Amino acid sequence: MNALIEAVRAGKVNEFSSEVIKVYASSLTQVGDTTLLMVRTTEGKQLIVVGSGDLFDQLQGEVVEGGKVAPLTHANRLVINQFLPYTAPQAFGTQVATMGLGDRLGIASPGHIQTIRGKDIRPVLAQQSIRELALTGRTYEDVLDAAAYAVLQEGYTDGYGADGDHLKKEADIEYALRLGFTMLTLDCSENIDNTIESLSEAEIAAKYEQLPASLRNRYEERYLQTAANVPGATLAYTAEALKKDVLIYDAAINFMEAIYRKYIVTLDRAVDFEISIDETATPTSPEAHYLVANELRDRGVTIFSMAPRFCGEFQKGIDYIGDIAQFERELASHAAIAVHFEYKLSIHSGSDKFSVFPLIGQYTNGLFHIKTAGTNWLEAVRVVAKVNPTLYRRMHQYALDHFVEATAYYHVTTDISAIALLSDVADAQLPDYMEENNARQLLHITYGLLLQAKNEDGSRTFADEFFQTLAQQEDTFAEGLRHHIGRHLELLGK
Ligand SMILES: O=C(O)[C@@H](O)[C@H](O)[C@H](O)C(=O)CO
Repeated sequence: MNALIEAVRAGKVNEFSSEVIKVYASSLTQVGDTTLLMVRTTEGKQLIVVGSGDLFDQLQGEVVEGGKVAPLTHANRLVINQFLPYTAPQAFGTQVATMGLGDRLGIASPGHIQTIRGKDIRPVLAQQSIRELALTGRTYEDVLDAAAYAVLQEGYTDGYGADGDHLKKEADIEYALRLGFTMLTLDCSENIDNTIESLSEAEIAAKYEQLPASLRNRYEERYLQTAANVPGATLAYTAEALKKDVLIYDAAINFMEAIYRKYIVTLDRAVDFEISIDETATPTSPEAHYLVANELRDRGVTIFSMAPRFCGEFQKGIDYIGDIAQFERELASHAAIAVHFEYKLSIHSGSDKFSVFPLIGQYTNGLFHIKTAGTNWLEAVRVVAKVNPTLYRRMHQYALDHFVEATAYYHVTTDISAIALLSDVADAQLPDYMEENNARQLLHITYGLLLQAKNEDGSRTFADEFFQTLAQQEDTFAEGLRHHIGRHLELLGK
């Protein structure tokens, strides 16, 4: 370590590698007789490896005088996981607050670690949905590699999670679990029957009567003849509401149980199992939340967290839309139900919900899971708007031209006509777009189209210049995340 430290201090680390642009001092790590240090060179981030021993031998890289230069490859990440367990993801369980910090770019986690380090909450750094992978062209291997190298770079040893988010298909569940993901968010939206909401009371009754008598009797006995007793929750079942909830959620509950028995119970390691019923047209009433939770417990299904679809709108990248008084009333019951069944309430589309963060921190007693992703992408876009106006203008215009296409993936109520005309905005004011809801949603939901856009010659329309800009502005991006995600945590009471 001394030789390496001396070389770093003397600015002679170039002896180990091509032109070194930046040294990540927090990454300096000793494992036996091997010393690691992450640097950024003209070829990007690399590991300087000096010394000897199994870790030195197993890391693949170019042997140079005095050591080895190892690229941040998937194979090297697996070796590092083996020798430095804190660089592999872990499950957290229900007794600590956790925050999903979805990083669609693979470069945000260092800023996330700098933000969350030392706080009473743990990061799920490797959180991506299959939808995000499809839109960005990344893999779950990429997601885990980026998170693990960020942990090494920042010397963060408090632990992080990896969430296979919004998984609907068994093949995707198997994929995430095979790679070692430590959180599984089961998206039940395709098993929830939203059509029930549009039926009349008579149509609901007739449909309900078609269910097996044994099933109807069981539900009626458990929810009409037995009072739900959850301290802090206001629950009032009516026969009509019960019939509707049974028709909406019964198939989804069977799906939850089936996946739990096939994939969670059989694991030889801890996995945080989250139930997501948030991405549906039907808001989750507290009574419906209780019904789902009670059925799961009755069937022996243990969960880490539940994500209901709250009243109002939790849209992407903007603050809560709706009646905050009603939200508070229902949140009190949702939180009480989660406490009663010993899991955490999960807040999806948690980005930028500043007006309700204090309520969430209050009613969950600071024990929650909250998910963000798009807002981290928008902080990167903000950096581009600040330092590369030409690129921002090209991206903004492309987003406008392809917005309708992007609405197939996300529910938003964006008013494109309310967005200031690009030609009317001076370069210095371009970052202001990130303060305006409609512009935020425009750039938010078009991330995949922007990152995967190609020119006629096959070159990437924006991505290469985008990532080059962010690499040059690494500290600006990290500072933007510290500020923006820091505001999230502060209002959540962390
Ligand atoms: O965009 C996605 O698919 C995810 O980021 C998803 O929205 C996630 O579950 C979330 O709620 C992030 O705020």
